[in-house]
Amino acid sequence: MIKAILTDIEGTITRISFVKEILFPYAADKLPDFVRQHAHTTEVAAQLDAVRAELNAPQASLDQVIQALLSWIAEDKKVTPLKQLQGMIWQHGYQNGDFTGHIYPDAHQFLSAEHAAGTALYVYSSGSVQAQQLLFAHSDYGDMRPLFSGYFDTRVGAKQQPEAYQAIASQLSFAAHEVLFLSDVVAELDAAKTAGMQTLQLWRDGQPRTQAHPFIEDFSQYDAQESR
Ligand SMILES: CSCCC(=O)C(=O)COP(=O)(O)O
Ligand SMILES: [Mg+2]
Repeated sequence: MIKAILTDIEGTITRISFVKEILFPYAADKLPDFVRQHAHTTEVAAQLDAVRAELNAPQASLDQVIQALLSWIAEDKKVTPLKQLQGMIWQHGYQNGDFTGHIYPDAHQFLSAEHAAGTALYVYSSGSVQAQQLLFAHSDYGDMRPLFSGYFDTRVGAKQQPEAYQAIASQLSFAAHEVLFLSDVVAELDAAKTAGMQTLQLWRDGQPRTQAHPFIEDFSQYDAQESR
């Protein structure tokens, strides 16, 4: 029986092109000025130090740090300080109304129905918790944050490592086997399954498919009766 759902964002409930063609270019465009203007603040300075640690270059200049961050965006590297900085940068975009958070219509309907049925909903994304909350606060369907009971990002671990899912399960008041993890990425589903969670792959956005996990093409195919 499923008591809680842990969902990925990009490729699962949100279109990949929204992240790759809107959010990432916006962050790349604004990042150099944002970092230079905020480098002295505690919050940003901590992330810049984390970038230097990741580069194993404690003396790296601000320009070198910025170049590293831009190349990580281009390569879609899920490096925690980059993801934290992106969240801070996207805040301005959402608040200015430059974009709203894309949510598939079937995902909005599914999440609303599961919440109404009493299933606890959690999010686990490589995007920072701040970025997740911004997307839901400024979603195409208005503020969706009341649907969610908690948020996890790469600070709990990488999404392809079973230990991350074990850490999440230990923070929830549910056994791992009572949690259903939703994702479009096979390696993430494999890791969640190893940690004892139930899994369901979303087959959309042209992502590689497997039959090693149950799958649906969109949430209209989700069988709520079977899981309750
Ligand atoms: C929280 S919206 C931005 C998503 C993001 O930055 C990202 O890297 C997507 O990762 P996900 O784990 O949601 O596939
Ligand atoms: Mg995904």
